[in-house]
Amino acid sequence: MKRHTATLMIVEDDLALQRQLRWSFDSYELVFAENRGDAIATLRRHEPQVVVLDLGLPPEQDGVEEGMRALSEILRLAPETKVIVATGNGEDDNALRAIALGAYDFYPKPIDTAVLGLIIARAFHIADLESQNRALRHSTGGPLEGLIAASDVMLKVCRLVEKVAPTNATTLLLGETGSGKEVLARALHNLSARRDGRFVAINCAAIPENLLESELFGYEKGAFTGANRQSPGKIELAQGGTLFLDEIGDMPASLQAKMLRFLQERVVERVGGREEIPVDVRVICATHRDLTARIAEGEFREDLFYRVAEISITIPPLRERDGDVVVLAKAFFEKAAATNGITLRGLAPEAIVAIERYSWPGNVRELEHRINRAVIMADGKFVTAADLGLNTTSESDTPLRLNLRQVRDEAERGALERALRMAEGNVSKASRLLGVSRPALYDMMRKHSMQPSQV
Ligand SMILES: Nc1ncnc2c1ncn2[C@@H]1O[C@H](COP(=O)(O)OP(=O)(O)OP(=O)(O)O)[C@@H](O)[C@H]1O
Repeated sequence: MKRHTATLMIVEDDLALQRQLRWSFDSYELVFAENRGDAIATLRRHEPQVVVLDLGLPPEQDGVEEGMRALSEILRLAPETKVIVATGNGEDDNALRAIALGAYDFYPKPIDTAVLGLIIARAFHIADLESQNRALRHSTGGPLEGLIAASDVMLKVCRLVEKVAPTNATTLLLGETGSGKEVLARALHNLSARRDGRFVAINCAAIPENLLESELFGYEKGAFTGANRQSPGKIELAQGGTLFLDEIGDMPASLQAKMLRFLQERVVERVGGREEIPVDVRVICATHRDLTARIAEGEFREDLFYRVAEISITIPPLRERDGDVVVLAKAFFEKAAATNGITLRGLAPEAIVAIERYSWPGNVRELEHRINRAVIMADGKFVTAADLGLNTTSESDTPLRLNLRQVRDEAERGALERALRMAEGNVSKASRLLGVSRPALYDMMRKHSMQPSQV
């Protein structure tokens, strides 16, 4: 879905500068205005997606109030417009005021058209994604609550989830690690009649084989050494609600038959017990494994597969969701900045390019973690590609170093240096920023031959 015209409005009273900009940005549909009244009339008539606004507008060329008023009016009339304000050099306060009013970005004069061109191109790109997102939302409905998505493929998944949620069908969610299987499982629960019941999750790969059975099915007093009291399992705890079996592909063979029986009969027998306890739960399973291959290897029962996959939903990896990564990155940035009380201007344009280029093997989880860490570690006003640990070259996802150890060491050293700089050499503060103990930080500093005062 492409916009037909990319209209750029330039609000500038200096006619020589207008001429220069007309020449530099002739690939856009250009419209000009010289003052606030003109700007509003032109905005109404041409509906530009992007505006470059000089804050020093007549009759107050030396002040910024008229420009600020124009900015507020533009955003009140067309809040989706991306306004880039041009400020005098060193007027950071005005720039920040403009951003607080809702400007997309600012640019210090004198204008360097190459750099301004990049900011404008990026603003059009974001405006485009947002308008595609709005259009898709309009035509196919928006993403589900608690879930951020803009891509066509993910919005289709959302529609499927809405259809399946009200049923009791055992549902299998397939997708790479970190792609959002649990988020979708919760959405299935929240959109079902069971929403007031419990959502009980258990990760079959994280619990040792000998404990998994009693975790799932519960046990009677005296069933094994240490079983001092009777205890219901996760399946029983989900009574009336939803049971989420994560990593079902890793369920040990010894338990698969018992699980199959539960899915067929809907009763559980606690370990060491005889009683059959009826349980009314909706079962949702997830795995990042190829279950057909596991069946072929004899690691997963075929009859269990058909039971758990009454309906299966495949979640595409992040790299195949056109447009999702930027929308997710911006949302995670806002959340991380708000949670940590950190004031940053945003993601730098080169960071957004690097985010789009990277292949995200860890999917949404990796993106969220990198953004959280970068927001805390950023030194400048913007989060850069380097803060995110991403390269700006196209080989961004291939480590160019000797081996993984070297890559890790360099990343660790960089993080230590930044944290110590932020903490002005105070080791306790730096250790808190890094989420490690003071002795652990001293160990790492010794390993890298670093002194707090060096950074
Ligand atoms: N579409 C999304 N919108 C917002 N947050 C998301 C989205 N998808 C995933 N997340 C977030 O990413 C992280 C990983 O998601 P989730 O745990 O659902 O992935 P998963 O596929 O179940 O991972 P695993 O295979 O490792 O169990 C979570 O913090 C989740 O909140």
